[in-house]
Amino acid sequence: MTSFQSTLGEDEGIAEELAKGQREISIAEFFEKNKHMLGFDSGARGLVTAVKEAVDNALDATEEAGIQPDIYVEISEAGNYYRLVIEDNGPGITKEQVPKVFGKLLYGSRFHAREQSRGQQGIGISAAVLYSQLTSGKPAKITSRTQGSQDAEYFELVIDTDKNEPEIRTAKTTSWDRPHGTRIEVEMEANMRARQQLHDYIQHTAVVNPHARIELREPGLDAPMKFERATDQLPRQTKEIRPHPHGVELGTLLKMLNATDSYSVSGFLQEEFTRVGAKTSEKIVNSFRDRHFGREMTWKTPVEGQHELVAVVEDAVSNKGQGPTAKFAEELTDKILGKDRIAHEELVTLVSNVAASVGEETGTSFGDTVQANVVEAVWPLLTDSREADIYAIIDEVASTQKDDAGKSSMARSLSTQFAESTDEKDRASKVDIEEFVRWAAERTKEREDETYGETAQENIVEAIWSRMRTVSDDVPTVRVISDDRDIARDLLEAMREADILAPPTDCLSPITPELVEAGLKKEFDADFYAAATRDAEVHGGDPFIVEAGIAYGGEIKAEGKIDLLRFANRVPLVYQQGACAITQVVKGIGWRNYGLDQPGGSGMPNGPAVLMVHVASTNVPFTSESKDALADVPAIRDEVELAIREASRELKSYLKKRRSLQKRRQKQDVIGRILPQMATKLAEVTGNDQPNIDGALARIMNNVSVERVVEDGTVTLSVKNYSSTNESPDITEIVSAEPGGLNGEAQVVDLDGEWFIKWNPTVSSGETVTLTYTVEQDASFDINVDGVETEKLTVNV
Ligand SMILES: Nc1ncnc2c1ncn2[C@@H]1O[C@H](COP(=O)(O)OP(=O)(O)OP(=O)(O)O)[C@@H](O)[C@H]1O
Repeated sequence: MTSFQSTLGEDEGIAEELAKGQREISIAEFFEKNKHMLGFDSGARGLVTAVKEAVDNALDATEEAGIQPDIYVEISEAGNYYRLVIEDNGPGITKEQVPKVFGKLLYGSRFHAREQSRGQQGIGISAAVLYSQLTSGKPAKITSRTQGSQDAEYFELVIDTDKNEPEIRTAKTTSWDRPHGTRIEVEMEANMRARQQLHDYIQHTAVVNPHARIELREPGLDAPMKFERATDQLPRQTKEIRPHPHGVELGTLLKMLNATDSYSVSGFLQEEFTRVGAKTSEKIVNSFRDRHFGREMTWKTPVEGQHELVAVVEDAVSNKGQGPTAKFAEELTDKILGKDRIAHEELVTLVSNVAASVGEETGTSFGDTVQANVVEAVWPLLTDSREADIYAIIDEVASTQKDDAGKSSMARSLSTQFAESTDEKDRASKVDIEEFVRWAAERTKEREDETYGETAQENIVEAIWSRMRTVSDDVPTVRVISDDRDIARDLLEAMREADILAPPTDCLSPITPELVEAGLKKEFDADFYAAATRDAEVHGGDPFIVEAGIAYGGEIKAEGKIDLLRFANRVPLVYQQGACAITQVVKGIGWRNYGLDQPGGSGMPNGPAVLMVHVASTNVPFTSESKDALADVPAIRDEVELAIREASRELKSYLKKRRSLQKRRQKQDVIGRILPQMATKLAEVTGNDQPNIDGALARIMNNVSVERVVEDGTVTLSVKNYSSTNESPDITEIVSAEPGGLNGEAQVVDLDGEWFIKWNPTVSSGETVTLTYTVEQDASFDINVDGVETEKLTVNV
């Protein structure tokens, strides 16, 4: 004992002294200290978080009720505080529930539900209420009207921070012009420094919830920001699923074992988990059996041991008469030697079967005691050559470089382990076998200086384990397992190890690529959009889907980094971009391959692009309760990368094409400038007339050229295709006089004294198509050609 310890022991008052400082911590104190964890670390941020919590709830509630969300957010100055009002047209909250929802932390409907929803913990809105009451001292004012009811219920309440219970200040029935919905009003100490984040949150919410209408009013806005819906389609209704065996932790498993009505493990597994039917449950139960009881080793039966075996059996059977005993011994010996390998339990079964059949035949009873004696006498004989048996197994799996002495040493050590460390039935768990092999390898290194490394050891473990048999003992019941963490751990390991179908995905509701594009188009005026939705995958038993979308060019700002919009279950993640796994993935992609500028070849790329990534899951792994950043889960990271790459591949081909058209335009500009100069020069030098350069540009550039010639009232349009592919230009000629004598398949429309003639000829590569018509009087012409990119078109009219 050190002198310090002895001093402690002598002073009787220390524990009491410490106890004086120990007391229950109230919710308010906890919240004060951990505000940052819930996203209320400053006045600026607190306002954004409160809006976010209320809007997320409003979206969850409306969607769940199949209502198209109509959400109103208003921030106004109220003396020293800011007043925040959020209204939704959701199903409302019943009179009984309102106080708990807003006046009790950790009260919610979603914590235990395995279903995609924005809310998860039942903290969000009550934390906003608590923040408001701690900073302004004012109660939260809640109005809620449920669908079908005449009146609304109005409450003013605060949270009793010692008890974590609502304290109702006012409760009354009132009228409200909304037919149903919820209105929340809170006042808090705040400022508008995070205005940009607030706007981002609302705008990005509109991007991924194109079915919602949202309106924001705040003091800095001249006019309210209104986000109209882009679709009437509500997100797919999700279904709740039971937990997946790969996803539960030991604590949860113990709770489930305590709560279930099932008696057997098999019933429990099939009843309480998704994707477990009779077959899967049998697989899990067998693997649980292997862990709990161990397997029994099968040993090679002797090739020539018939006489000895018969003699031993006869010896073990007493007082049954010579005839029946001999018959019993012979039959049993035949059955044993008929097998290649045998385990203890199989021997017991053989003895029992032979006792029954020979007993019946000879009218002699070979009872339990005789059977037990026989098993006891025969088993040592069957395990007599363990060493040779194990040698053969090692010889089969060890590499050819291993020498004989090493293999013999391994076999010797392992057979000793079986003889000394297992019970009389040669039962051992896989962990035991690993330990046996590790020990044997150590001894072999010492004795023979031969190394059996990790792989060699694993191969031997597998070879032995595959020769061992699962026993038929009954596994413990649910009741027994629920009281014993060690047994429960065996079951959990068996569940995790089993091959089980991935969980169903109807608990998820991805946005879909069409609506990701629609959402981006609605909010960003760009030249190009692409989106991708991946198939569902699983992380820790929870299914998830990743989607990515990209908008490029147009009005998107070209300077600086691209904009990354991160979403989890349709909620924008506004803070902690740097700490988010999504950001890390984006930075790790080589964007130059996709046509974006990326200084140094890594990090956030530059350019006029908005990249959005949405992760939907029944359990989104966040880095903290404030739900700002995704934790780094490898399965999710991989899918995020694949989704981004899928959407960006389209960007790559778009940019490639755009670049080649740009180059073409530059080249065309240069040639267009040089050609007439060359023609003039040529004429000067040769003294001839200037050569005709009409059509030369189109020829050089491999363009489609359209020329118009008017002669004696006949108009001829020559469409020449110098490109290497067939082209089908849409040609519209607008003429101020009525046309006649049209050739080709033309459509004519008369619009107030202007005639629109439309052709859509197909012109093969290298060919010319001639379109003609007549006009009887002087006319003016105008032409419009579509269906061929501008850069590949020369119009000479
Ligand atoms: N506007 C609303 N309309 C209808 N029900 C609501 C509304 N707001 C909250 N609720 C109900 O109150 C519960 C508690 O909401 P709260 O914001 O505290 O937690 P949550 O949304 O479940 O989880 P989180 O803490 O992750 O936000 C919700 O689960 C929901 O059942």
